[in-house]
Amino acid sequence: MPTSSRNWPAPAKLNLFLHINGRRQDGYHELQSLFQFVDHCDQLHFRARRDDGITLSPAIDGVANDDNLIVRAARLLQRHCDCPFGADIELEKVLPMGGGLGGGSSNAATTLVALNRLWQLNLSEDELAELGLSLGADVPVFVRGLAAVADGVGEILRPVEIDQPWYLVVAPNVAVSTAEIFQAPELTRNSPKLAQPELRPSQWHNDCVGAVIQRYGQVANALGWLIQYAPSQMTGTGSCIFGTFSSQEEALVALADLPDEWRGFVARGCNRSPLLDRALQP
Ligand SMILES: C[C@@](CO)(OP(=O)(O)O)[C@H](O)COP(=O)(O)OP(=O)(O)OC[C@H]1O[C@@H](n2ccc(N)nc2=O)[C@H](O)[C@@H]1O
Ligand SMILES: Nc1ncnc2c1ncn2[C@@H]1O[C@H](COP(=O)(O)OP(=O)(O)O)[C@@H](O)[C@H]1O
Repeated sequence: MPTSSRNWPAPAKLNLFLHINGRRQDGYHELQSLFQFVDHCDQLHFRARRDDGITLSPAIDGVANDDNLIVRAARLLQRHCDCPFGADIELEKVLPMGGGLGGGSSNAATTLVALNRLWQLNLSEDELAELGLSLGADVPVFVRGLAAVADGVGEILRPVEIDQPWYLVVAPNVAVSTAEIFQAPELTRNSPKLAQPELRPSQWHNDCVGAVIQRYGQVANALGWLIQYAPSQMTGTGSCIFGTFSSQEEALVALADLPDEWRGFVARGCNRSPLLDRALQP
């Protein structure tokens, strides 16, 4: 067994649209969404252990390692496969957390894919995606690594080829509670299911944005600022927003003006996740 495997990317995702189509018996919402990756990534490094210990360093401030989706993904895979090995995992975190960029879900997916390789478990992509779903609705799309229209609660995925523009992603200094937004009484919950929505950018919208900007003034302010530079939308249930640009230069010009109170980065949209390219290497 190889002892280590380094430089596994865990990219962010954007929800180019998020339409709420209904509410299920279990309280969860039926969604339609378009996921695309960006080439802005956390990095993970793995070293195999001969005992079954799982360590993660550095820990994320405010998240106990036992709750960290990386450790939870590693333990889940270990249990599922009766794997006797463990891993020391190193995390270089650059993605803003709790902002709808899916960093935690992406970290979990990268952990499943990398440890499946390092521990030589030979699980299929379908098995990894199914395991991932038990960790979070957004984990399967990161495991599969292709831009996709999602249905259901995000688990039914249909890969699509769409434009790969440049984005300026802005993280307002606030964390939005996904549960709180889905409970908002005024939420639109009856957007129609669209056939081939990837072909109809004029109909892309985010049904959560109204409830978020009403409750989180920072998101409203950030959107008001970004929209001066480019068509802009919120990802997931926020708080991050993104402007869509046809060139990197234009996106960087806007980034240079970003007010100090917010963080931001410029990244390229990718229909193929950087994780898939890494998985082709040894
Ligand atoms: C809606 C998305 C789109 O990407 O939002 P972001 O988290 O990315 O912002 C995700 O699918 C979110 O997935 P995830 O973040 O895993 O959500 P969970 O932890 O499973 O759900 C948090 C809470 O949101 C509500 N929830 C979530 C997903 C859904 N389809 N319907 C819901 O009603 C539920 O009340 C749930 O208890
Ligand atoms: N490895 C991880 N990276 C980021 N967040 C994590 C991780 N493990 C657990 N979490 C928890 O998951 C929450 C959601 O994180 P994240 O996936 O980055 O945002 P979102 O779901 O809004 O896109 C964080 O606020 C944090 O408490």
